[in-house]
Amino acid sequence: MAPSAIAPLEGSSSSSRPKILIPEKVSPDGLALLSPHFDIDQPKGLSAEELLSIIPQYHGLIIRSETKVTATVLAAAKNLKVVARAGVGVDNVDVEAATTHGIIVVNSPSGNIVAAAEHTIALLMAVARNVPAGDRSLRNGGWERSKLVGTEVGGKTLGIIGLGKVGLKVARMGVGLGMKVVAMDPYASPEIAASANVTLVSDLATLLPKVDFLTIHTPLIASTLDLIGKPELDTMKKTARVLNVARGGVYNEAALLEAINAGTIAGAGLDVFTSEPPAPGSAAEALCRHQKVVATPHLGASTVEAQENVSMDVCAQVLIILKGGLPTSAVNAPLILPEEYRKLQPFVKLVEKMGSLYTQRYSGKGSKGALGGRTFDLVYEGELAGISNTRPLFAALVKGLTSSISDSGGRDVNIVNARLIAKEKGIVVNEIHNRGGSPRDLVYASLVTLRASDSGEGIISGYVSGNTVYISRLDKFSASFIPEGTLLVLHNYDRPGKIGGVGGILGKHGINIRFMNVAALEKVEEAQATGSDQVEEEKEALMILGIEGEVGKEVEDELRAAKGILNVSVVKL
Ligand SMILES: NC(=O)C1=CN([C@@H]2O[C@H](COP(=O)(O)OP(=O)(O)OC[C@H]3O[C@@H](n4cnc5c(N)ncnc54)[C@H](O)[C@@H]3O)[C@@H](O)[C@H]2O)C=CC1
Ligand SMILES: O=C(O)C(=O)COP(=O)(O)O
Repeated sequence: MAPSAIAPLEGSSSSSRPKILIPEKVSPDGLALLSPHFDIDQPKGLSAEELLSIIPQYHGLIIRSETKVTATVLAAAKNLKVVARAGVGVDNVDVEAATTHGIIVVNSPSGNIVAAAEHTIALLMAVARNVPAGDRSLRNGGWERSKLVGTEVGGKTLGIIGLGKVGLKVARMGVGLGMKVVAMDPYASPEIAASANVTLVSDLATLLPKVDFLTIHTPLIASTLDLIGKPELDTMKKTARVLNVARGGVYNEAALLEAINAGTIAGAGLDVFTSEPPAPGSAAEALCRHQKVVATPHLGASTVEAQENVSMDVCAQVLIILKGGLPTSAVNAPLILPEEYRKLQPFVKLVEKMGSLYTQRYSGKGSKGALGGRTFDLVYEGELAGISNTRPLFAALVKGLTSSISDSGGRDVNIVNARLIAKEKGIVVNEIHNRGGSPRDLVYASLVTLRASDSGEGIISGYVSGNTVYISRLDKFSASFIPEGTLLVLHNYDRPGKIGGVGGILGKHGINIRFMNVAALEKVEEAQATGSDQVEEEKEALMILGIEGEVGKEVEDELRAAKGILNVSVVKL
């Protein structure tokens, strides 16, 4: 199909709204979340070349197992923020390339696992009892009973490789069918295995000779490609049957075909293949047609319920990501526990604002002013100090620090590529979890402080109350303001009449004041400044004004020239 023939979803317009491409069948349940905000295109039968030519216009891409999201596609995807896999396996996405380009890859880690486990059991029973062969025979007018004698599964041994989400469900169902379940998974929890009545063994050599049925539930990765080939099949019982509802390639298809033909493996139930549909003349195609094989066209996740689940899961994440938030199931970022996620979300906003405030207030001042090559401390105190996975806060800081100095306004910085961008810009961030007791003046549940660790200049602290973020310290002053909109920060001597003078200048230029906060010296600094052995200095203060309207150079100069004003900065947050 020609790219120009791609029809927009009904109701969408050719507006400037962000665009989402969905080249595969995805349940409409989740799409309803997206259509009010984005233009959605759902072309059918898109070729690899067509995908490559149209991908630059899209901000989101939602796929299942058929679309190959290669490094070339990702390199061309200039506007893409997210690849959402409406399912589990991401072996059709070059996740590493996505990471390099700062594109978030999300999936639905558990939306279809019941469907996949049930399909495994469907194939197990179908293979054990010759259900498809009996059906075929009857349709053709036959009544073959003695030829199609099956085998019971009760009392038999089910071997599982990969005791993850699907594997564990299959294990429980197997136990329910009266099977003995033995599993091999180097990363599985022995406690969870024991609680599901599964015997864990440490290697394939121990597992394979025992099993009557073997099923694999690992992802397809380098270490699981051809996991079961000729040497492994040779160690299995002649009566054993194998199942694959994971990925084509975890069994070597040629070796499996040979073993079934030789009668050293009794049969197979296969849902997935190295090429889908199987390439003409391939071992996969021969397996699909084999009378000892029951084959389905990658139906593991194809239930109404699973498709609703995965669609809702990934569309919700696409919405969050395209609106600037954090996803719950990013594949190319470490998992954040849901309770951590809830706690972190408002702090993500706070830290981004602090970073942006920092750059606008301090960058370009003196030899240490430039951002590149600087080292920062990001200090977490209170409850936040107990959260170890603060990667979103790190990303938010890099985004905030770079937002006012990059063409993209920091929009290209995300949880996935923040480290890379920080490295490129020579920014070093030390995250410090200050767990030692109640910090000075910590009246908030959590306090975050950003300071330049390589110079005395620049310190900002902030906290969150409800969902509102506040700055509680700026320079050596104890403040209290919401970092939002255009702010005028005036450093001045704390003399009477200052406020009126500044208000007069702004009023003259038609600039409205939304709020004003006068920040006094922090207590410790003040005590030092007025220490008995020191000459009393004139007290300084910061005036933070939230304003409406543009502050031009003329206004800035006038404010700067006013008596008692030490410096003026305008920040946009
Ligand atoms: N046919 C279909 O329609 C569907 C297929 N799947 C596939 O099922 C597979 C498993 O999915 P989940 O259970 O959700 O994944 P999961 O990540 O929860 O579990 C995978 C398990 O494999 C284990 N593993 C990794 N390498 C291993 C190795 N070399 N030897 C033994 N164990 C190893 C891991 O420790 C983990 O416990 C995926 O490949 C997924 O794509 C999932 C849903 C539907
Ligand atoms: O979720 C998975 O890993 C699957 O294999 C399901 O694939 P599908 O979305 O049905 O193309």
